[in-house]
Amino acid sequence: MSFERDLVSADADAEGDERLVEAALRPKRLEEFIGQARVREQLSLVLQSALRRNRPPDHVLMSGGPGLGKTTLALIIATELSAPIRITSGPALERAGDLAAILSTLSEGEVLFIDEIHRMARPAEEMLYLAMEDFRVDIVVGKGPGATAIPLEVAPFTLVGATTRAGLLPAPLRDRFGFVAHMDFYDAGELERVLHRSAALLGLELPGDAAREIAGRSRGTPRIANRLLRRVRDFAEVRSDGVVTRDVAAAALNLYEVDAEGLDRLDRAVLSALLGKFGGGPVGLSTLAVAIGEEPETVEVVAEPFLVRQGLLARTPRGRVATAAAWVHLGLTPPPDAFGAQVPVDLGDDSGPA
Ligand SMILES: Nc1ncnc2c1ncn2[C@@H]1O[C@H](COP(=O)(O)OP(=O)(O)OP(=O)(O)O)[C@@H](O)[C@H]1O
Repeated sequence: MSFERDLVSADADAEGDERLVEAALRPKRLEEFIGQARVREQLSLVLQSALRRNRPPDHVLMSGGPGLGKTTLALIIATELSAPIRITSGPALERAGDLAAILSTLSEGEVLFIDEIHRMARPAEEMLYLAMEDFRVDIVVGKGPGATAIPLEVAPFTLVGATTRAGLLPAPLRDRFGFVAHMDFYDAGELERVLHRSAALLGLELPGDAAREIAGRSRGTPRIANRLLRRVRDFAEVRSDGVVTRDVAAAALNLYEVDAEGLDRLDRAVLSALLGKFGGGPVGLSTLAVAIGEEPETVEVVAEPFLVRQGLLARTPRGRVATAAAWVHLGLTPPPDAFGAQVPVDLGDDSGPA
């Protein structure tokens, strides 16, 4: 703990290196990991039983939105197993050879973490099937009719895959994971605990009501909670002698355009375009993304899950639709036929009790 604090204050904080701070704030053991109670319990069983059998555990797939703790959990798995970890990502595995180079140098029991596993190229993916199942790969040498496959043994390892888009994973790959963890958004109480833990590591005093204010605007996501905490700390240092109060937290977050429900600039851009340019929808994802100058994947993965969860946007077969609550959120009057509006039922004049 004190090592972590030293690390945070002496190196990362002084340099203002956000990524270093983020890494230093990661919980290191499963028992420190806040929330996701079911995933934690299930994973703990998988790991304990593997340790008892002295065998690498089944391959683990984690799905869930950005910043919910997938990388953190992958690192924790390796720590709990006292195993080394190799980290790569789907986009880095363009050719089968990229993956073969990693697989052939794994040591027994090593954890291989592939982030964004849904973005791996097909040849690498096919090589991974065999490696996951039989701990071997076939290296193809030569081309055309003269090509030969040389089998290569791979040391038994545990693959930990992370994806924000589980639906894009081909079934043969998904089926080869022995344990699939679905990471959910965190509730306000869990985010408050994340914030208190991070504040302690940053040496920052954080009153309960200030933590509540920040948690309420963190979109159910620990990474965002930690980021907002750092912005509140900056604001407090410059404008209020380093003292964080609920009012200071609210003023800081207003300044950074994070509203009381946690919507940020991207969320509001999506809603404003939906209402202002498309009359509330329905509109297709790519059209909506073009209208705000973003990639469709950013809108779909970063903004939409939160907006849907807040009841501000609906995904319908005909496209994205703003709900009545979205109109209200942006200070507008929803049209009577807005999605989710309470349409009064016209019972006519003779509508007495039957
Ligand atoms: N359960 C948790 N308890 C405490 N802190 C957490 C927890 N989950 C995540 N965090 C914090 O949130 C930050 C982001 O987590 P992490 O990088 O693991 O998310 P991720 O799901 O891998 O995101 P991405 O998909 O964008 O890579 C970490 O720095 C960590 O400090």
